[in-house]
Amino acid sequence: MTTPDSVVSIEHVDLVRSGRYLLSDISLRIERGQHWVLLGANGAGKSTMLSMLGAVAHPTRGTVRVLGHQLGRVDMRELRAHIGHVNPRYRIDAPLAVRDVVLTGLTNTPDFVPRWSPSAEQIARADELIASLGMQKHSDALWPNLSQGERGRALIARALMAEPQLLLLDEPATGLDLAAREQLLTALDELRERYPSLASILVTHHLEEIPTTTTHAVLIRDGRVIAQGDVADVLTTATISECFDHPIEIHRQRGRWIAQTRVPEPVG
Ligand SMILES: Nc1ncnc2c1ncn2[C@@H]1O[C@H](COP(=O)(O)OP(=O)(O)OP(=O)(O)O)[C@@H](O)[C@H]1O
Repeated sequence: MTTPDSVVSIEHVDLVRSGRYLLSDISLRIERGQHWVLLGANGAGKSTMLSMLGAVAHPTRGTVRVLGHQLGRVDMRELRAHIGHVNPRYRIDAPLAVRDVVLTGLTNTPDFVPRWSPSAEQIARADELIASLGMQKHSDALWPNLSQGERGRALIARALMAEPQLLLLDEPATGLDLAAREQLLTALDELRERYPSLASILVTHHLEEIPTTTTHAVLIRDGRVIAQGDVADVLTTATISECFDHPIEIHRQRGRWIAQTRVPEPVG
């Protein structure tokens, strides 16, 4: 597969299902080394957008190019092998050890494929990824015994096993306690430094869950982009209030974001 300059290029895309516009006139370009956050209220179209970027859904109109390949003209299964998709709701029922779960990222299956066994090099890479996500203590732990935060980090290592150029993170901090969320965000920041050409898109509703290494943001409301670009320009009190249709005041502290309801100034 060629390495194009743009990891994602979307031009004037509509996505219509059951006669309804889930995405309208979306244009977006993501380059290597960029880390985007995709923000929007419930039902805004975030998962729909992610399924298009993950080569799961086709647009109804317009063009989507992912890793240089136009959706509709490429084997979607083959393309998906080059995209790391982290969904904390992904089910793994087999009682595999963490290292084995990470290794299943090579086959993108919820269990070991019969008659397949990883090479010594692949096992070493799994261990390196596990360590880079701060999970080395848990390499031999069984999946059912892991906490949700540990599973989240292991799933990121699993997604990276196939050396993707694009990493999609679908609400990776959902359900994590404060310490687990902070560990996850630190692990993501470290990962991005370690793999400088990786591009990523993280979906969230919560500004507190945006890693400090985020470079760009795109805000969607009712399937339309209302703002996109450099994260510092896009995340403002005005744009976030519009995006969530609620008066929200935001602040940035040491690279992280805080959001709260904007209290009107007392009159007089
Ligand atoms: N196949 C479909 N046919 C019709 N409507 C759909 C279909 N799939 C999703 N929708 C609707 O499209 C809208 C966008 O859904 P999507 O899951 O992308 O939103 P979201 O921003 O990810 O929301 P959330 O934050 O709640 O997960 C929702 O109103 C949803 O009900």
